[in-house]
Amino acid sequence: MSESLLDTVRERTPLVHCVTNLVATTFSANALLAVGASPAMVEDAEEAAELAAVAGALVVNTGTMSRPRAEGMHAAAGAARDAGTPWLLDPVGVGPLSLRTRVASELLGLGPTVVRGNASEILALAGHEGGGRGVDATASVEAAADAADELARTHGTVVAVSGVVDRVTDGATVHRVGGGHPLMGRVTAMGCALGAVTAAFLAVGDDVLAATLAAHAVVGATGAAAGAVARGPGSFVPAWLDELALFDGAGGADGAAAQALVDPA
Ligand SMILES: Nc1ncnc2c1ncn2[C@@H]1O[C@H](COP(=O)(O)OP(=O)(O)OP(=O)(O)O)[C@@H](O)[C@H]1O
Ligand SMILES: Cc1ncsc1CCO
Ligand SMILES: [Mg+2]
Repeated sequence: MSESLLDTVRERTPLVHCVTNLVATTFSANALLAVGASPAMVEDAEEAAELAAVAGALVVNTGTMSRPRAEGMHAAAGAARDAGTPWLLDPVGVGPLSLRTRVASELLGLGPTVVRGNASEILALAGHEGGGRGVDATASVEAAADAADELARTHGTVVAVSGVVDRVTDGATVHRVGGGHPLMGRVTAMGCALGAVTAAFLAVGDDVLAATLAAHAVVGATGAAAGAVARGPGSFVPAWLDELALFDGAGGADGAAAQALVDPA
């Protein structure tokens, strides 16, 4: 599953349009290039609507909110919906901050293909207590399980909650993805990069749940591999980009390792 979709990403180099935050921009673009996709960070409303209509997939990430960026998010998400472009909402920091919480709730109404966030963000987006105080989670993945399932069912979307073990649901079926490394929580915008990689898989896979799971498994496997060789957060970043780029495809040992992270016994 994961290995063949990764091969397809590399064959097709899908254009992934990101309306993302100031912190995540370069890292997400590098993660997309490493995995084999083609990134474009475009946020002006006029341009974002043009690009979202022709891109392979779109990411909308609320990490550094501003009113002009919010306009770009609405324009991009609306154009993606109209054109049938798959799109992923990453509601960074939603809960404690008002503008992004309003905007994310409006964006949810535009029908994201996938919603991906940490536990506090997913709790807040679903209107539950337990939201964080900034962009990092203060709740556990399992504490957000009901909120994630409810969001998925109400909005007909796949919801992926990241943490030590990621949880992916379409509201009916739940999968967990292990792997990763504690250093991933000490590098900024790691979740944003996971969202970008997930969008690359959405661009080439018709099965949303399978594509989301495959992307999480590849990030889990490459994160574990990078964590094993990194000395700390600084060397983790280049090690992870290298692991993503060098990850073998169909039939390889890396692909099998990623597969083994999904729903381990
Ligand atoms: N302690 C950990 N052990 C294993 N994997 C982890 C750990 N912490 C984070 N990860 C992994 O790191 C990735 C990002 O998850 P995280 O929950 O940290 O995202 P986030 O809070 O949205 O990040 P950001 O908002 O900074 O981009 C996921 O693939 C997750 O599985
Ligand atoms: C640190 C930070 N602040 C706003 S967005 C962001 C990146 C992690 O989401
Ligand atoms: Mg996040």
